[in-house]
Amino acid sequence: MKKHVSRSRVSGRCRAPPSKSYTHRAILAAGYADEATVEDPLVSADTRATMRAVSAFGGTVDRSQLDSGTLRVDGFDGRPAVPDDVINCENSGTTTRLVTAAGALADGLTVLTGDDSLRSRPHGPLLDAVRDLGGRAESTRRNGQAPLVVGDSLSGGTVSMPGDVSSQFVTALLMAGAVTGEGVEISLETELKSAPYVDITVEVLEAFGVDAERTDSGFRVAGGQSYSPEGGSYAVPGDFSSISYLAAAGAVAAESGSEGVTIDGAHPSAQGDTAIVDVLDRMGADIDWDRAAGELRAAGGSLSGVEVDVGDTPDLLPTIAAVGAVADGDTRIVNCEHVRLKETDRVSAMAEELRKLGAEVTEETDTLTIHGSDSSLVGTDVDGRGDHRIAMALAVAGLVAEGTTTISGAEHVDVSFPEFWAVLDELGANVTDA
Ligand SMILES: O=C(O)C1=C[C@@H](OP(=O)(O)O)[C@@H](O)[C@H](O)C1
Ligand SMILES: C=C(OP(=O)(O)O)C(=O)O
Repeated sequence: MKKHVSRSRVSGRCRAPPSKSYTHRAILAAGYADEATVEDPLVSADTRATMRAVSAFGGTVDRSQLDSGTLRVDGFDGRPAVPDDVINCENSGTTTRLVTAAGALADGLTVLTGDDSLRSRPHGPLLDAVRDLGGRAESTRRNGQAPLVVGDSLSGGTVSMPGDVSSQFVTALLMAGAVTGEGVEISLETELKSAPYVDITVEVLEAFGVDAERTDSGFRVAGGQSYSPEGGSYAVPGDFSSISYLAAAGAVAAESGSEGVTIDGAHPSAQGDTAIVDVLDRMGADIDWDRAAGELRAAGGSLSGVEVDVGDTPDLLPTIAAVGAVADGDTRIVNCEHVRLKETDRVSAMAEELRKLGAEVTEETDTLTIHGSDSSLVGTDVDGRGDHRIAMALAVAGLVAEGTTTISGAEHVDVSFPEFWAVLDELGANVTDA
């Protein structure tokens, strides 16, 4: 599906969708529990994959009260059953990694697969770790990529692994490790990238009554723990990666004389992507975050380039690159090599697609520099690369580009922000089906 985005001005109030990262963890934690409800979950393609996995392991995910924002899960109580069928994780790396470790607990084998993008992403270090912890884990093509076969009762222990491929490997082992006999201690061989995502995990585990902690060399979770959220339910906060597109839209295209874009549901949490507030502020946007009210307002200013380290916040790269193309001077996005391991190589994707719109961009292995200027971008056909974040970031650029920008693969926003196009339209953007 293609969308046309024409140069437009935006203003008004909207609501952040619930966090994808918190929702995945809450649904799986509820699966590890006897029973739990998840309040205000994100219902999207990726989180549906995690729901399917919980069902495949013998849990029951009751969606009948989703209209009132409640997902009821009867869990598998720490003992995942051997699934009747292959688990299709579709486009979701988080599901694949977290379910790999869960499946390794079962007394039998679980097979995981996904779409073309997912089947090209790396899982090797997680498979090695599962084997070191007493389970079985194989890539059918022996290249560390899905399809994966895991199982044979992971028992726990101590493991050493790299931290610079995906933090989701740590999350997966902490969540599964809590219900093993021995617990899991992870020693990291390299610096941990995307570290705030493990903070999110530790926060969710704590809310489900599970203790996990940072150590000098990595993380540790004791075995023999049970998952049980206080009061029986867990509430998901708003998603700051999704908020980044709305705030960026306000920063680059706010109606002049208006308050800009106000986003509700922007409560503080462990999400590293709250860094978008600081980045836009440093670039010169008129931005104001009322943390207590959970309200973020973003309007335009005279934007200029800055340097941003995305080691902790890989999912912000497309948004920052799009705003950088509109700002004056260089925006240098550094420490971004791990951003190449997502749904697509997002460093190359943003370099190539922004160039189509007329931006000057320099791509290096670990750095993306957008040489912004006040000379305008010009709308043309761009490719969302089957990647939700690339499509949404290009829409932000499309608000400013002269004429019309036509974005292919627009349907992929369903992965994390199904209402994205409708919200943009409600804010006054000129968005139409192509
Ligand atoms: O754990 C999570 O919820 C996520 C961790 C990050 O991935 P990596 O840890 O692979 O960088 C992030 O990019 C992804 O969108 C969500
Ligand atoms: C990389 C992402 O998610 P995942 O790793 O779950 O596919 C993302 O949402 O940007």
